[in-house]
Amino acid sequence: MKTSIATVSISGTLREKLTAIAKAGFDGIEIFEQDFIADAGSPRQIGDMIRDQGLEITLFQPFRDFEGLTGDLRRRAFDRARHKFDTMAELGTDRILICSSTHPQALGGIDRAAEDFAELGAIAADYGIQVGYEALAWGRHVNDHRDAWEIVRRADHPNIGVILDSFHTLARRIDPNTIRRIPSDKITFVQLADAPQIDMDLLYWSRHFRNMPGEGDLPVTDFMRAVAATGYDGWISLEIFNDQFRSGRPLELARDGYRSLVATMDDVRRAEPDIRVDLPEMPARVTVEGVEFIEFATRGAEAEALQALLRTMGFTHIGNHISKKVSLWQQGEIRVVLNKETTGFANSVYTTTGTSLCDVGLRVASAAQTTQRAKALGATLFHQPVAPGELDIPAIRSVGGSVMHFLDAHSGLSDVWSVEFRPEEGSAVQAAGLTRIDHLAETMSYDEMLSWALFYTTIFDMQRSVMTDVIDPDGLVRSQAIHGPDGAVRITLNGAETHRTLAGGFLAGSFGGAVQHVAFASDDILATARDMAALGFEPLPMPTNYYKDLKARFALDDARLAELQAHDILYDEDAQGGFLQFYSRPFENGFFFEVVQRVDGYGGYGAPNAPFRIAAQKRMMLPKGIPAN
Ligand SMILES: O=C(O)c1ccc(O)c(O)c1
Ligand SMILES: [Mg+2]
Repeated sequence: MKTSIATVSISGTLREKLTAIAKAGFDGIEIFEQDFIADAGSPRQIGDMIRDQGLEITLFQPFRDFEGLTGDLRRRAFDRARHKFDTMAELGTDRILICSSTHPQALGGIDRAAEDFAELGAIAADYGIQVGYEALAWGRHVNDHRDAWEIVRRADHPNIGVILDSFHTLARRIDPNTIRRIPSDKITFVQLADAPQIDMDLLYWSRHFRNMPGEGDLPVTDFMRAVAATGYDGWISLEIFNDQFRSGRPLELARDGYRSLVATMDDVRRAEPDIRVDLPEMPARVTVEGVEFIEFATRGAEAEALQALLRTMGFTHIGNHISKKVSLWQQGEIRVVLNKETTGFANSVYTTTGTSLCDVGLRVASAAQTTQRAKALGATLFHQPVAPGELDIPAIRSVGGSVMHFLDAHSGLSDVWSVEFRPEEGSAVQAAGLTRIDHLAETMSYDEMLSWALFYTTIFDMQRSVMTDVIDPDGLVRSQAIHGPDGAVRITLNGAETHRTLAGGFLAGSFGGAVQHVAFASDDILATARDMAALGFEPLPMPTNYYKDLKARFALDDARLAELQAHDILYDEDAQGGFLQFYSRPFENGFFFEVVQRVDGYGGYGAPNAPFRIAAQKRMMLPKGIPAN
């Protein structure tokens, strides 16, 4: 697989882009004309700089408004082309993209355009240049790859081919399978981009909202399957115009791009087993069977407070690590590990961010295959020295820098609890009916949400569901839920745009994003709430106004409402069923726990309740920092 990315796709100066692109593993770059004109170096110096990074210039683009002109305009278009060909010779590239004309005086006519390209082909041949013609979705006369291909077919020149760009085809809902009839030697170049499904002017959508394959809603894999079916084995290049990416971090963006390309081509190979894809073998997306543990880095008074809270939620301290200051708390299937070590990863998390969730253990069929796939997709493996008597549990760095461990039964890793822990005697607490982890809620900067979602959906068998807006009194937080099959694992990604939101405040103290809350499931939330109250748990208080509104919104009788209100339980319904949830009071840094009960397959997370929950949390947090007025 020959991987390329257009310089427009990421932020920075041309030099910064090149370094990031090379480091992320790409083989080549498309040079966008503006990037090159803005640079102080001569075309030859720029070409050398690119090659010094080990990159090839795969394409020079865009050349606009070429075809369909007459008279002087036509002559000038050919002069411009010769001028670009000269520049390309200096840069050291032999492939150019001509996008379909948007010129007000372009006449249209398949044969006229074909004649223009036949004539240009003869000039390009003298320079040894391949010209690719791309149908812009908003081209004046040509806006469909089938018409671009027909023009190329009639031009019938070896130096003229067609360029396929997934955005232009898929945004117009053109069946990508029509690509299968194009001969591969007539495909000059292939560009990939995804985009979220939004109803919008095509040009505006394309120039501002494209994203990496797999980050949006377009069937990019179907497009690429059709391209691969032609036998095309040339460059596959990302061309992503995106406002956020223009200001993002170049290396992270380039790495996301590489991850998205590899995952897409792996999907193509699995969907089209008869097509050879030149990509090392890797295991398929990994099904997460559940959350095996969550681990907090904590210490001192904060650890005491966390332990006290866990006790009031019905957790029992059941074990201690054989050699480390690490304790194990359990209820139902939920394991909470408290790490008070003063060396190692948990220590470094604690010293930078205070008590926080530093590690998540996921239960998978094969831990080794999980890290193998993650590595093939550019994830960083995580290692810590293993002391005698300890298991070497495979782990990777998650996007925000936290650690994710993988445990399986078949290689004995899930025996870690009996191997590495000694039972803690006589500390049993009455359990409160918490059974498992319903979801983990991670907070990150809004600009990084796509990156986090791509990480999860490419390594694991997980899908994005709808994006919801969470209204914080001080700003909007975007929430993207992702889940595995049967909801065995659910994660919500909450993208904060300002530090004044509850999520933003947490983010400011967490350096790069982390789990802000953990939701535990109960099969009977009222019984759980009563048991926890008896243990001394103090829920997040909800105002009476909330319950008055609930009465108006749902068919809940007074007795039921009174029960909910007595325990500060919030309520929601979707087309499937109902949802009940209550919250702990937030820690000083904004971390909290939630307890939920899903009834009859409710699929959401109680988003309509979020504004009231957040306002209540902010009321609790006020005395700590900001004065009330
Ligand atoms: O938005 C544009 O003008 C533009 C230019 C070149 C391309 O390859 C493309 O897909 C879009
Ligand atoms: Mg394009």
